[in-house]
Amino acid sequence: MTASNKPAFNKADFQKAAEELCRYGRILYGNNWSPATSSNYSVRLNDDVCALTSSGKHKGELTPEDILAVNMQGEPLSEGRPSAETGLHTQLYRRDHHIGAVLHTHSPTVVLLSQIWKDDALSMTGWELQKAFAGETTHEGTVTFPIFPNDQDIDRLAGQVEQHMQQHGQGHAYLIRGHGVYTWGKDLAECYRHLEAIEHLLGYQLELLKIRQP
Ligand SMILES: CSC[C@@H](O)[C@@H](O)C(=O)COP(=O)(O)O
Ligand SMILES: [Zn+2]
Repeated sequence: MTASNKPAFNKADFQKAAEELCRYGRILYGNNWSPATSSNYSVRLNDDVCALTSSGKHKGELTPEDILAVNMQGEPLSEGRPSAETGLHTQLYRRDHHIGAVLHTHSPTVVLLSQIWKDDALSMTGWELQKAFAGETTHEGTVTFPIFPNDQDIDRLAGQVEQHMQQHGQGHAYLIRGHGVYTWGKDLAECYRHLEAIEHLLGYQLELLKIRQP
């Protein structure tokens, strides 16, 4: 089933984005952040269309045929089954036209920490690597990652994320408990930098929990 609302997009842009998503898939799988077909990745093509991974693909072995164009309502513009979590990508693209790429991954650090962290947000202050996030200029600031309960109803989860962002600001990333992380950036390079920073910052936090264990 393809979309009734079929906005146009540039085919060369799509091809370039598809190849880049495959390249990042190999990197993210190689980092052990996208095991067992988990994760989904996307790039904005224009106001109305993004390129996004198909559902259920091995992320270390993506080919451009595994990438679909979808409209910002999450409907595919060609044959194929888009990611089951498409709605979490399009929620971000709809709310902020500066967002050019979204990465969702399932690394052990993110999944473990999100599972054991009791609060519904994780804030970090005093770490130089906070400056890896666009717009953060000092370790003296605070970066906060909300943690949402996992939910198989993606429309409902996307609604909760949107509501939270309207009340508390967009931030740089959010966690889904026992599941993974979503982060975004103006392009894939910036988005990947954010993801690397999250991995390291959350890794510090996980180590601190071990050290401080009574
Ligand atoms: C293989 S378990 C992970 C999935 O349930 C999901 O969370 C995920 O990240 C990938 O879903 P997908 O539909 O392939 O984009
Ligand atoms: Zn997932």
